[in-house]
Amino acid sequence: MSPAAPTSRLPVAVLGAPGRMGAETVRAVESAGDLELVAALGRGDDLERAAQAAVVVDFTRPDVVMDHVRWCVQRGISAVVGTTGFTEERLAQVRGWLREQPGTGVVVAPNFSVGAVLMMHFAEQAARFYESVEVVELHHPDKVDAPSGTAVRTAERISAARAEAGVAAPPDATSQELPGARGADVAGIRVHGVRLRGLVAHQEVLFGDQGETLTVRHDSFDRSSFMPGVLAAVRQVRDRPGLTVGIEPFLGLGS
Ligand SMILES: NC(=O)C1=CN([C@@H]2O[C@H](COP(=O)(O)OP(=O)(O)OC[C@H]3O[C@@H](n4cnc5c(N)ncnc54)[C@H](OP(=O)(O)O)[C@@H]3O)[C@@H](O)[C@H]2O)C=CC1
Ligand SMILES: O=C(O)C1=N[C@H](C(=O)O)C[C@H](O)C1
Repeated sequence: MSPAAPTSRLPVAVLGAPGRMGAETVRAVESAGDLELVAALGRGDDLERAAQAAVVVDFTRPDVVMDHVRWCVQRGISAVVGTTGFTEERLAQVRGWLREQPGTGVVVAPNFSVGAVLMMHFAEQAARFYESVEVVELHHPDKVDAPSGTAVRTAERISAARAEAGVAAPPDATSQELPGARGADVAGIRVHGVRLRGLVAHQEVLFGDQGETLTVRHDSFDRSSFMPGVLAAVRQVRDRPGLTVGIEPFLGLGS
């Protein structure tokens, strides 16, 4: 009997490897039999060390992530990006780079946890049925950005669903306000941020109407909750050339 042909593992590099999410991703890649960690880079490390990767995972910071994505796309390396700070303008810029490299894929996901994806999905479904809605995101106090990327995306999706259904802006009689007391306005939806030691990543979407409320809540108690989504994106990003926003397609939710 001839020996089985050796199966090649997918070479993966992690940017932001010393960080909270980077370290969790390094562990997950090292534990996956079909993946090979070829570089684990932090601030100041030479990006060229990631050049042998087929897929780069980025969990760094909003101020450096665009340079990393451009570096990957220019080399035809696919990227899975969890770092926050992706505005519509940034996404358009990534699409522009990808037009020059048609075989390359980039996944930008504000949240890789399955529960968080479902929370956003359920909130979007509920959006048109309620007069009032507000988003409360709660995170560990070492987080540098507010509101969270997940909260921004949730508010944008709720806003779009309400606009499509012709629902008016949520009522709010506030005429005297200490700045910040009513949170941030994201696409017409109020978003509130809590930073508390002991928390990881949590979000509530509060809906209200005559005589009733509905709360859709998700809790990540541990960063391992993000890893199944990260690994699914790593394995599939090269099969989806162009830009994919969110991991919904990998879960059979949306295109
Ligand atoms: N999509 C998702 O599911 C999730 C997304 N996130 C997002 O991921 C990002 C990272 O979060 P988190 O891990 O908690 O943050 P950390 O601050 O723990 O990690 C970021 C790491 O990136 C490093 N870094 C900074 N600049 C560079 C660079 N140019 N090249 C390589 N590494 C660099 C930092 O180094 P230094 O400390 O020296 O600055 C740090 O080690 C945030 O934007 C966060 O919101 C977080 C959780 C889940
Ligand atoms: O910084 C974090 O921790 C997280 N960041 C992402 C976000 O901003 O939405 C995802 C999750 O909330 C954890």
